[in-house]
Amino acid sequence: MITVEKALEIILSESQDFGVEKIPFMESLGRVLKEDIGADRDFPPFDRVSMDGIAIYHDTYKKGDITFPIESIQAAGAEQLSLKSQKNCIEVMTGAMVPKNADTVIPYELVEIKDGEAELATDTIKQGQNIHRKGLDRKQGDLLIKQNTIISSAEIGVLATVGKATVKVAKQPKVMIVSTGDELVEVDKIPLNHQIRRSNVYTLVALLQELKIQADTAHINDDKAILKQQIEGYLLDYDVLLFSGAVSKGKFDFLPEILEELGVEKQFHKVKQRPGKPFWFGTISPFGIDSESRSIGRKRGVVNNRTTIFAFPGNPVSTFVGCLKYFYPWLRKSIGIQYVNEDNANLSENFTFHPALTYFLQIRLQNKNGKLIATPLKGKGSGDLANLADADGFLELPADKTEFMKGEAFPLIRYRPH
Ligand SMILES: Nc1nc2c(c(=O)[nH]1)N[C@H]1C(S)=C(S)[C@@H](COP(=O)(O)OP(=O)(O)OC[C@H]3O[C@@H](n4cnc5c(N)ncnc54)[C@H](O)[C@@H]3O)O[C@H]1N2
Ligand code: MOO
Ligand SMILES: [Mg+2]
Repeated sequence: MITVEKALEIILSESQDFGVEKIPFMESLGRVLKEDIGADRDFPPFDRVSMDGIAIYHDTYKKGDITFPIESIQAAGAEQLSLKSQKNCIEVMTGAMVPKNADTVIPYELVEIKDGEAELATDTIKQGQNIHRKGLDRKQGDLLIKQNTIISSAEIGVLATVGKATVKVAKQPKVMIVSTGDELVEVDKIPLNHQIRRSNVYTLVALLQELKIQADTAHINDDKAILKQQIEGYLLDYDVLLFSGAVSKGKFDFLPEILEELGVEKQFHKVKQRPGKPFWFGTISPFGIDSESRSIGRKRGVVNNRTTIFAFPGNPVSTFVGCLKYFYPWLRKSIGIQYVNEDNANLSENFTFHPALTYFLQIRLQNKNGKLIATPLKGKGSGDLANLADADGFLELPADKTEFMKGEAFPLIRYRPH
């Protein structure tokens, strides 16, 4: 059995580059940008009026004039007008170009307009006021968004303004999520006494949606021949297989032997952790299956000539934390996300855990004076998925300690938005 640290190290060493694709920018939210985005023109692109009012030539005011005949109106979206006489003014709207020969804007609130003339109702006017100068924010060619940024709503606006209707992003792997087990029925069915509804598949689908991956799903009963046949097909068709269940010691826990029979290279089975001890991880190289089959797989849309298999233990909490702790970092490294916010949180009370295993303790989070405080919400073991809805995340308590003291900080895996 290996440690959590070693398991993660092995998984990260198996990360893969899935390449780049071009997509409509409005589909890029949450994806990883794979090009630098530069300013296509100055920001703003012209001297921009920033208050509704009148535009004047400042020297005229300096010489003592306070009444300016109105020549015309400069609207936003209209071509630039020109002040014909230095003694006049032009009414100007926010977002319009500053008219030629004008250099100062006075808001309507500080002028009185009567009989086609604007009279100033202020004596503190600075040359250039209320003009947002061309190129003040950014110059043409400036770097606006760096490659490998995760695209947020803020970046969407910037992409729009520079005219990036399509944008290069990291391609996502093609993922199949498989649940196993005769006891599982569909969500819309009434389970018999000995049955439960399947939930892990949907948890995993949702966790992957948060990473902007639309995974396919399948359910297979505990029948070794069928399992083997189905999985063989999936190995050809997918970059990643995520399993939940059938990896422990039971009479129907067929997955580890099937995967090995199919030529998948086991990287490890069992990790010193709770929950999720029987976690199985493996990869299949291009030569695991004959190359003709692999090229068929590629034609069907597989990105890489290789499949990575995460087989999480079936108990719902094991599957959930396994995906967050192992699949998430693997995916992030694969698609080039450089910055991950690794929070710590402080225990609100003493906690004891005896086995020499890393313990993923469910906790509820509170922010007290800028410090994250984690209150244990242990639950009734890895089958207790209802507890996940009460908790906010997990504290990762190291395997080499038994007593965890109030106030001590430990790494946090959170699953609710900050
Ligand atoms: N003799 C031993 N027994 C068990 C061990 C062990 O080391 N020795 N490990 C225990 C631990 S820890 C875990 S975790 C589970 C792992 O079980 P499997 O991966 O083999 O999963 P299953 O047997 O298929 O199911 C376990 C449990 O989870 C429920 N389950 C499975 N899939 C789903 C799903 N999609 N949605 C909801 N619930 C699911 C299933 O009904 C079982 O109750 O093994 C322990 N046993
Ligand atoms: O390792 Mo298991 O997930 O505790 O029941
Ligand atoms: Mg089992």
